[in-house]
Amino acid sequence: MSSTTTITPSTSKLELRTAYGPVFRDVLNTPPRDCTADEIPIIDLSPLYSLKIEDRKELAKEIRAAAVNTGFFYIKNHGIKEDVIADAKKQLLAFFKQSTEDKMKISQAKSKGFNGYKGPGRTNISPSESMMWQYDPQYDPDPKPLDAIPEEVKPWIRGEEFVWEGTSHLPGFKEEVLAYWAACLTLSRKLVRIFALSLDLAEDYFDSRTTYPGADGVFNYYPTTTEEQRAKNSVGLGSHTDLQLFTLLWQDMTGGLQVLSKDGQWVKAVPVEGTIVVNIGDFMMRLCNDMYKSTVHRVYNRSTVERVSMPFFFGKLEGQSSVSVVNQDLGLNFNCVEGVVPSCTSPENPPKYEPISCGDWCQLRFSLESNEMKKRLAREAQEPSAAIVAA
Ligand SMILES: O=C(O)CCC(=O)C(=O)O
Ligand SMILES: [Fe+2]
Repeated sequence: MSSTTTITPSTSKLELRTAYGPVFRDVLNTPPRDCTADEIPIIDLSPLYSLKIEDRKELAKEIRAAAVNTGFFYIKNHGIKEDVIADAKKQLLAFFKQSTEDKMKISQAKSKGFNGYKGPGRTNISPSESMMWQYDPQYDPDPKPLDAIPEEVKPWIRGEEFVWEGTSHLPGFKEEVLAYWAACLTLSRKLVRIFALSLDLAEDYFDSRTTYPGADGVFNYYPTTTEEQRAKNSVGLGSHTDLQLFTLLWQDMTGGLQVLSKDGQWVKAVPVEGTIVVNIGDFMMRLCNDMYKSTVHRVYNRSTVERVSMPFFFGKLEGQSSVSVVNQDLGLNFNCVEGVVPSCTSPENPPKYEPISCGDWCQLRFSLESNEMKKRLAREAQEPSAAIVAA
């Protein structure tokens, strides 16, 4: 006679904040492992620049497979020049190596939105430091007459000059940071066309919707960790999903980025020289009725050296959420910008989401974060945006 014992691996429950309140995920308590090439594939982006539509459609297929699977992939041959990246990284370090007083010249407290510098522990999820600058049409690499910006778009434009004024003492800062940002924006506008193809939409589907896009540049700085922090198992950036269409994430070679796999295990998105990580954001997931995955990720900086990363969040913020248009081709009523896209719905798979603008969407989540922050501060809690609530 034989008996079998099934050992069920232990799990913890992770609470994640979303625009609609907390959601819970089971996470295996096994140690993080390296990702496999299937989970986070390296996609060669050269066909992005091909004049042949067949090449671009082939690329779209690869991207679709990755977006449906883990929602994370690396891109190589992406077209952003290495010296543009190196200059941006040099400026990132020049900024964070300043005194606190100098960094506070562009404190986020001065911003009407989320521009500027945020010191360690200033949000729910991040003991790292960061600096952010948002879309401003005057720096758009696809130039547009500034006096022709539609009135309804103006309130969504969030770039603020104090970020550049308060860093003007750093030689080349504004030029080199914006050169990197502009390269990310140009790449994103090309990539979003491939995303359109990948969703069986016309290649130009998103074009008119990304004239004045959400295009947030961020510098993250993770200082070296101390023995004590490592002993306390404290993280660099707590578990979260990104909000917008997709993120281009340049990370240095230190490592620490981890992604929650489909089977609920943390896997390491190991740095690959010459690549940028792309991950799907919540708004993209929503647009395609959950077909593409906005995946939970975090940064564990267990290293004795500092780590830096430069994410670029690409979405769209044109404030047209109340304008409903008729799609002539499909005879469907849908919101031109923010409804679930028509190719991702069918009678068996009706839209799960109401139309909303990406700006409103982000606002929902940010206000929730900020309310939570107040509550948390009141409780003097130290938890990140996602917390283990039961083991
Ligand atoms: O630093 C990283 O690698 C990830 C940063 C990130 O996930 C974020 O800023 O949303
Ligand atoms: Fe992120």
